[in-house]
Amino acid sequence: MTERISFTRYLVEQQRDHGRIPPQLRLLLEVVGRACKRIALAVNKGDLGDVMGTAGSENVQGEVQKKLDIIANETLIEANEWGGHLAAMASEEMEGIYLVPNRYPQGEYLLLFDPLDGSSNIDVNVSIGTIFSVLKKPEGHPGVHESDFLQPGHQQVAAGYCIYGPQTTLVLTVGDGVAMFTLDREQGSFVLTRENIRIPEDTKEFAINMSNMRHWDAPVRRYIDECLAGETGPRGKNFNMRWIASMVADVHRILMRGGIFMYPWDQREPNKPGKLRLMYEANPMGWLVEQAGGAATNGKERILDVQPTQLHQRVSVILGSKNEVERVTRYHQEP
Ligand SMILES: O=P(O)(O)OC[C@H]1O[C@](O)(COP(=O)(O)O)[C@@H](O)[C@@H]1O
Ligand SMILES: [Mg+2]
Ligand SMILES: [Mg+2]
Repeated sequence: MTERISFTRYLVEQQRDHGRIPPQLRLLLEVVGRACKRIALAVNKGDLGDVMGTAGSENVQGEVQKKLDIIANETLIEANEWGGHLAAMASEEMEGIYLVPNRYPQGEYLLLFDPLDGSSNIDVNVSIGTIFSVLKKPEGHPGVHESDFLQPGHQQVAAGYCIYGPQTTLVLTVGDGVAMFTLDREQGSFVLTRENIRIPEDTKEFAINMSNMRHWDAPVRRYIDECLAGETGPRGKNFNMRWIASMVADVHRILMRGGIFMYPWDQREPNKPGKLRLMYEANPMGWLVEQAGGAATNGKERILDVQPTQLHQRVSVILGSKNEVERVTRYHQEP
């Protein structure tokens, strides 16, 4: 029988044997993993628990909050404020940053998260997830300010997500490839099930919300038109389409078998760069995809190089199989 490596042991080995992560970061990631297990339990209760439906409130971005958005947010805050060894947190569901109270151990890391991604899928029993990103607090001043969070994605020290689907799977990078852990419910622990995940450079599968087609910009329309033209078109091959409407689930599929995911700028809200959030969605997913050999851009530049100016900043997202992402990015640069 092959040896089972738990998430905790994997992290200990990354710290002790490979020196890849400092002890505080290891503890932080363990706590995030524990919080995800608790969120998974809440998700699984469905109609048997008080977890479905809307909460009757709106988040800072004016979106209706689901009960699970709030439960997941509180679970991550509670777990990390006393056990996470961090300085502060920021969440898609909270307007400002959350400082770890003085009575709890203080640390040097900043944790950012989309506590529940794919909210529209909660009530219909389709895969949803938690996305997280870890940054180091800049040195040189006491306390933590919102501006400390405004670091480009290439400065992340860890990133990952947990998908609550047919299996509950935690996916992590600390900058040395992508590892995947499946939750063993009988043991109550995440077990390492895949390492060094690689995204094929080419693909015949795209993911985009086609209902927005009439609002897209010319380069995105050109790319999708060419895919739709199939074998007899300029690409000379047939493409398949998938759109789960949970970024975690769409990105998970791409990590497993390749593909391209796009949520581009469109004319519905021309003043917003895109729908997805740079700090909680695009940066962690962009880094995971790059670490698996894929690419992630906003059509103009690498997502990880975008300099954030606001915590809740939006961004256009094109990520996945390298050659396809490069093609769409090139279309944005051609006249
Ligand atoms: O419903 P749309 O416009 O297709 O948007 C789907 C996208 O919105 C999101 O659900 C946004 O995430 P939240 O659920 O965290 O707000 C993404 O996960 C997904 O890719
Ligand atoms: Mg989301
Ligand atoms: Mg969310």
